Amino acid sequence: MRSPKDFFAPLAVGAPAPVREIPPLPSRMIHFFDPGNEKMVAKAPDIATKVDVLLGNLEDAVRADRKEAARQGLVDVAKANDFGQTQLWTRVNSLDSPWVLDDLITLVTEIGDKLDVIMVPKVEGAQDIHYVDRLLAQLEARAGLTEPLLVHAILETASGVANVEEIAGASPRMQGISLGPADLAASRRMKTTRVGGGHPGYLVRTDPTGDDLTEGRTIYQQDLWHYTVARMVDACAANGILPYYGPFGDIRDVVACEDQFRNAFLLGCVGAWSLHPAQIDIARKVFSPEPSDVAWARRVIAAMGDGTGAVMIDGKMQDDASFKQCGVVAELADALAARDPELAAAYDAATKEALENA
Ligand SMILES: CC(C)(COP(=O)(O)OP(=O)(O)OC[C@H]1O[C@@H](n2cnc3c(N)ncnc32)[C@H](O)[C@@H]1OP(=O)(O)O)[C@@H](O)C(=O)NCCC(=O)NCCSC(=O)C[C@H](O)C(=O)O
Ligand SMILES: [Mg+2]
Repeated sequence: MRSPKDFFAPLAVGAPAPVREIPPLPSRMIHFFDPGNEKMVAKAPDIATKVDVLLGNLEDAVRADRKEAARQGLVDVAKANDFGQTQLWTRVNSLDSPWVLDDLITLVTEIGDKLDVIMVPKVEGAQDIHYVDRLLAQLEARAGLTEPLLVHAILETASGVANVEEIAGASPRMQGISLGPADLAASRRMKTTRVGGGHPGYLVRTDPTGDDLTEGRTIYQQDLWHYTVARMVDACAANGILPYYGPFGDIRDVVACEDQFRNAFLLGCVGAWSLHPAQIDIARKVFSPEPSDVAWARRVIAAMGDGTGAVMIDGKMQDDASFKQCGVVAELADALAARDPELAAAYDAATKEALENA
């Protein structure tokens, strides 16, 4: 464990100073593409105009015999394009794999100035982040980078969940954490075979009303991921980093995907992964607050003045705590509006209407 006094010191001579705050950039959808797949690469510049984060995936879903092609493909994509405000991330191979060392060396050396965040899969504890932290510092120093790369961990092992708080606080580079439900299910020996989402067998049933145990008993499907997402959100919030839901593998089921994303949004997540172009708009819709909620938040903030005391608005009590909640929604809306003029107009129109009708 490093001394708290050294926490923000560079880990290699010549490496850039670590950031002190994680920039709250919009990251509603982290769009995965395989940089070794020609069709996906051809679509990347257009997709980059529609997403907050474009992620070149080198890990699972890339065949073992295509790992080098994917790595080189990402280098080529990054060098050939300027994605403007859209962040470019990568997911490297796992730390026990034969590819990760070359992934990190190649990417930092060749395109370290173009990459924003490196997603590290199957993180088990702080030791994994410490390894990547030092190696990145050495590589940044050698490449002459002036901005530090940030690190995003995937929570997808039982050990990772047990150690999520120490992972979240392991380095100033920690940008965020995503839930990886498929690997996590395997690691926990859960008896599911899906990539995220629910399961009809995971349910609660109302009590019987009479002697017949089968009649009139409503069942409610439960969320398999509630505990893990909630724990991840707390670990992230406590350490000033950002939580994300991960993948939803049933691409056709846009309805359940939206539900899963919304559960995560309401619990505190800022985004989710899009695996297919069809999921981009779902994430945009879900992770952008509704104009009516933004209007309400702005109305409460306006009515509460310095944010202390209590007022009544439309029959609902507002005080310091609801003022803070409204601040969360209003701040997110402002950040998204700065990137998305359509959303900015919708938020302003709803606010105007709400204030006029107040
Ligand atoms: C899931 C897919 C394999 C589906 O691909 P495909 O069968 O080609 O779908 P479509 O025919 O509907 O595709 C239509 C066109 O769109 C292009 N396409 C598809 N996906 C993408 C994409 N992500 N980005 C850009 N373009 C995309 C197709 O090429 C088609 O093009 P065209 O023929 O020219 O019209 C595929 O979507 C896919 O591979 N997605 C990414 C999968 C992935 O990254 N998986 C890893 C993340 S999830 C994970 O790792 C689990 C997690 O770690 C955990 O443990 O939980
Ligand atoms: Mg995984």
